[in-house]
Amino acid sequence: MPSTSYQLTTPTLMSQHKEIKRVTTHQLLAMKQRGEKISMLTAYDFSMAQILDGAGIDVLLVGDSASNVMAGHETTLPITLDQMIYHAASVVRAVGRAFVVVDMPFGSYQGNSSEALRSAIRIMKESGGHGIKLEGGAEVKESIIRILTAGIPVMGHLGLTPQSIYKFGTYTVRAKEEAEAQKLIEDAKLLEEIGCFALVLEKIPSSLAKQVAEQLTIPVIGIGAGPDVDGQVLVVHDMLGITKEFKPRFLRRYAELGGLMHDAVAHYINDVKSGEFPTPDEAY
Ligand SMILES: Nc1nc(=O)c2c([nH]1)NC[C@@H]1CN(c3ccc(C(=O)N[C@@H](CCC(=O)O)C(=O)O)cc3)CN21
Ligand SMILES: CC(C)C(=O)C(=O)O
Ligand SMILES: [Mg+2]
Repeated sequence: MPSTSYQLTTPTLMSQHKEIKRVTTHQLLAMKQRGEKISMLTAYDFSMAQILDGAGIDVLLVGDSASNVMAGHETTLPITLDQMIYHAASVVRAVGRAFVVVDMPFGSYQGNSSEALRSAIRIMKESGGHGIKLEGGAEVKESIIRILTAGIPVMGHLGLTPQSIYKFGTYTVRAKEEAEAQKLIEDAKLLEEIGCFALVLEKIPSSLAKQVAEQLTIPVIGIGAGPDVDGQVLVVHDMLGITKEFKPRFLRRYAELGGLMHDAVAHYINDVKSGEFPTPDEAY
């Protein structure tokens, strides 16, 4: 493992004489080893990423959930590679400390491993992200190997994999049956073996997630996978209370920003209509 002196520092923060080290895959592994939980949230734009990075988030995921949250699509399937790169580049420009992972969108890696590598390289080159995430286990083994061979860190994603929603038909909890649980454990071991630096487990029983986290050396990040994993991830608009209808059991809302934003905007509208905004102090 490299010593900490190899770790990157960020020019903007250095110029303020505060050398803040960027989170690395090695640090994430070390966090698991010493039992320090990893915090991860999604981000899709500059302003939000600046706030999350400033608060000290360890990992930012430019999730393909941007398809739902940013674009209003029903599923994650429509978002394109170009659109993911646009979101990712915006996030990267805001970040000084967090490790930025970019979701590979549906259709950008499933075809064959050459296409997968090409897509991953575009993400790294055009967005400046630090790693990629893609959904699936044994099915995408060759693609992951090609991407890793190019020196690109890969995060796996098992359990509820939203890009294959039409194969399952529902967003219900995954791997409740023994056969599916066994396949998930095997896939998780495979992902570690081929060299993924971490793994997301989405909406599976806590007991299964615990088993996987115990059996793997790499960090396991849960969403709806219970407390016995190495870190947690949520969609930031969900935990801030901005998304309206998304209320699965695993979601904790840390604020009700949607309501606050509604009230602020209603107040503004009222002031504009009544002429109370702007005052002479707010004019030239
Ligand atoms: N806003 C948002 N948050 C997310 O966490 C998220 C997205 N979008 N888009 C992509 C995927 C889809 N994810 C999902 C989608 C649905 C449930 C879910 O539990 N849905 C229902 C239950 C459905 C069922 O049981 O059949 C729910 O209780 O809300 C969980 C994760 C997670 N991701
Ligand atoms: C829910 C997380 C893990 C994700 O993949 C996304 O936001 O796209
Ligand atoms: Mg995703």
